[in-house]
Amino acid sequence: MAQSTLDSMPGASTGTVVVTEPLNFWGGKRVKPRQEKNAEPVFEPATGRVLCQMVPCGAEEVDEAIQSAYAAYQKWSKMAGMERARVMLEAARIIRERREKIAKLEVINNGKSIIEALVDIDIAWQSIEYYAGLAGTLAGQHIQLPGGAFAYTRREPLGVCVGIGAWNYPFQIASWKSAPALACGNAMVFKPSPMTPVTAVILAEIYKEAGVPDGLFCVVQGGAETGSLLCHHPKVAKVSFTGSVPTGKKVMEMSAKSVKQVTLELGGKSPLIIFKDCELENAVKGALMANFLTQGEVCCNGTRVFVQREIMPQFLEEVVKRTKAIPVGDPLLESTRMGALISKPQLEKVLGFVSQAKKEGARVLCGGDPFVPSDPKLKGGYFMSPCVLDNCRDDMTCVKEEIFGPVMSVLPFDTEEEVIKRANNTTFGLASGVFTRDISRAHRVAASMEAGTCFINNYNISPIELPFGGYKMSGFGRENGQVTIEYYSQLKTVVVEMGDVESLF
Ligand SMILES: NC(=O)C1=CN([C@@H]2O[C@H](COP(=O)(O)OP(=O)(O)OC[C@H]3O[C@@H](n4cnc5c(N)ncnc54)[C@H](O)[C@@H]3O)[C@@H](O)[C@H]2O)C=CC1
Ligand SMILES: C[N+](C)(C)CCCC(=O)O
Repeated sequence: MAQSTLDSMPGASTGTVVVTEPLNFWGGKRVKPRQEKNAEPVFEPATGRVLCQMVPCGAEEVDEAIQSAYAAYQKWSKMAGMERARVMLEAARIIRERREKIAKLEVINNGKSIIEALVDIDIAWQSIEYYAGLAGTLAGQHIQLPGGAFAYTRREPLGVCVGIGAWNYPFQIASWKSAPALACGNAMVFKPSPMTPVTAVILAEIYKEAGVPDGLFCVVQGGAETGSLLCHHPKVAKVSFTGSVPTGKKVMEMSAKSVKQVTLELGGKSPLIIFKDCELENAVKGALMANFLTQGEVCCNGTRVFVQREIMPQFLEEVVKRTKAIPVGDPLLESTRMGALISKPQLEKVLGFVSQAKKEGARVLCGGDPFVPSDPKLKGGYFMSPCVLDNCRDDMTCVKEEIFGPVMSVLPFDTEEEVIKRANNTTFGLASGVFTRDISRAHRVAASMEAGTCFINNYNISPIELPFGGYKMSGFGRENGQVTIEYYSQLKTVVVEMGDVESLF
């Protein structure tokens, strides 16, 4: 296959797709890179084959995209919320109609299983549909003042917002950021991760087809340099970032120079606490959901699994049995439940965490090795077997650092008081979870978690209606839910005098 338009996707299989079309988008169309220098190969994780070239945008291209977004913002922000809603609902409908093709392309670029990618695409259109619903509800307040004077507030957009994405949920992150931004009347320039450049531009085409003004959602390709051009640009009002803590800090620092608003969705090392009175089978399923989605490359994963000592043997037996049974392999097969990690360096990094854990005294109960599927086309893929580590202590590297791979660390505990302290003993605070049948305990533990989300008797479900974001070094600001409107809009107070001015001078 020479080209990978969405139309050629239905027949696509692992190892066949090459993307040659330009991956930038502004002014209402795909834009070719100005020069091919600094092009980086993008790999198909399942095969290790080159999928396309990512050519980073330079200062002039970034400026062109931002100017085009600004022009679109001038039109879009003057439309009524209900008018914007109609366009957004059409975009959501188109995504829903093309979900299989988009999911396939996402799999080929990211390596996750098709079964998960389909869910990601569904969450993406749901996000656009949800914020379309809110667009018409944006309103201010009317406040009476003495002597017939009054004031009112207007909820206004910020202007051109920048979205910077990670590689684990490429299309979904682009949607989670653009949907609330657009609903509020902003424009967005989005930079995907240089490792997953191919699906954001599909979203841009769909918005265009749905009827947004040209330039409203732009895509610029690139890595750190392009990202920093975006964060420094004077016409940008806000940066919403998803990625690692060190890069998040840099984004905040750069944005501070021109006092841009910032939303940071950063990493985590979330605790999942399993009490002995839990429904064990559900707790085991929850632990798997908390650790093995998208090859473990999920920011809110519950990677520190605290299990009450009395049920540790049963828990381990069951969790290991099920982990060993996870079908790893061709991510485009419906039967596959774990695909390939994003890159060779990421695979090596994760395997390095497993060897370090062994050195520090952890016991590998299963997995943690490179995995070579029998299918010859997958020989160069970045696969590993999902891993469960036992004998872990709080001071081990595998328990303290975000691994971003399929590695679960299991830790015993005795009392509720003890486990709460240990669970919170981290600089991260993205998510947490608790399995118990005692409802008082469940809510007590949820209230004590220093984390932006606490799942009770489940893990890693993400309905779009629910605010998502971090405490502590996992970031601030929220995505999803009604509250995100506040992060993409600003309030103007208009004060109206009806009488004479009482001047002190
Ligand atoms: N918690 C999370 O959601 C994520 C965590 N990670 C962790 O971070 C590690 C490194 O992965 P990366 O993809 O390199 O993460 P990263 O945080 O460096 O990259 C995220 C995004 O930021 C951009 N970026 C990088 N440097 C920038 C800068 N100076 N200014 C503006 N934008 C910049 C990247 O191009 C990418 O689009 C992974 O191994 C993983 O452990 C990675 C992705 C997501
Ligand atoms: C969809 N969900 C909850 C599994 C993960 C979303 C957060 C992320 O970008 O890692």
